[in-house]
Amino acid sequence: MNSHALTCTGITVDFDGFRAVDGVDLTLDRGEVHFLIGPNGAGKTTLVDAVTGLAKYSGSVVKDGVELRGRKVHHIARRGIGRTFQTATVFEQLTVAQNLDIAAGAGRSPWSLLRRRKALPDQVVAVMEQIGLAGHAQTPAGILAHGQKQWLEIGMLLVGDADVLLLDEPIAGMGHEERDTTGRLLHAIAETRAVAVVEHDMDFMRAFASRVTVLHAGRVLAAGSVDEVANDPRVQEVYLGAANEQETIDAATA
Ligand SMILES: Nc1ncnc2c1ncn2[C@@H]1O[C@H](COP(=O)(O)OP(=O)(O)OP(=O)(O)O)[C@@H](O)[C@H]1O
Repeated sequence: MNSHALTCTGITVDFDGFRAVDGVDLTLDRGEVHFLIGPNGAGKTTLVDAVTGLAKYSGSVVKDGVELRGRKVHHIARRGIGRTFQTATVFEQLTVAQNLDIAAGAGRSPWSLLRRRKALPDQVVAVMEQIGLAGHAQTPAGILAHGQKQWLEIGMLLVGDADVLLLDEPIAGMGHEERDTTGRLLHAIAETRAVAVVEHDMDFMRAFASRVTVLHAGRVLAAGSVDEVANDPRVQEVYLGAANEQETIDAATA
C-alpha cells in the first residue's frame, strides 16, 4: 500500500526536442515541508507544471491511488493538488473574506454563490485565523502587503481542501519577519498535508526544510535532509560552479 501523498515516477517533459525534465522521481508525504531547489533552468517549475496539468509529460503522477497523467487542470485541482505562482493571483477588488469564500465554494452552484450569506463558513474563519488575516476580513485583497497576499493565496488552497500544496517561491519579496511567519505557517499546514516549495533562498531552505530534492539539468541530483544535500559534493559543485560563473561574469562586466 502506497502511503505517500503524491508519487511522481519518471516524469519527463520535452519542449520541441529540449528535455526540460528528465525522468524525475519524487514523492511527497504529509507531515513534511519538501523543498525543491536547483539552479536557474533546472526544471523545478516545469516539474510543478507537469504535476498540475499545465505541461505535457510522460511518466506517472499518482495521488490516492489515481493516475493523474492526461487529466485536465481543474480535475487535478479537484483531486486536492493546489498550487501558487510567483505572482499572487488573488481577486484584488474583493475582500479577504470574499476571496476565501469563493475559493471555498469552488464546488458550489452559481446560485448558492450568488445568494447573500449571513455568516462566513467556519472553515473560512478558521483559515483566516491560520494565515494571520483574521483582522483583515473586510480588507480588499488589492491593498494587502505583498506577504499577506501570498498568505491569502495559500489560504485559498486550504479552503479549497487541497492536501498537496505546491508553492512557487512563496517568500520572494518578503522581509525577514514575513519569511519566518511563512515558514512557521508552512509547517503548521504540513501537519496534515504535504507541502512542496520551489525555492532559491538557501537560508529559508535551511531553516524550514524537512526534506530537500535538488534538481539539475532536469534530473534529480540529490535528495535527503538539509545536511545530506548540503554536504553532497555534487550539489556543492553545481552551486559553487554557478557562483563562480556569476563571479566571472561580474568580473568581466565590471
Ligand atoms: N514553454 C517552454 N518552452 C520551451 N522551453 C521551456 C519552456 N518552459 C521552460 N523551458 C525551459 O526548460 C528549462 C527548465 O525551466 P524551468 O522554468 O522549469 O526551470 P526552473 O528550475 O524553474 O528555473 P528558475 O529557478 O529560473 O525558475 C529551462 O531551460 C527553460 O528555458
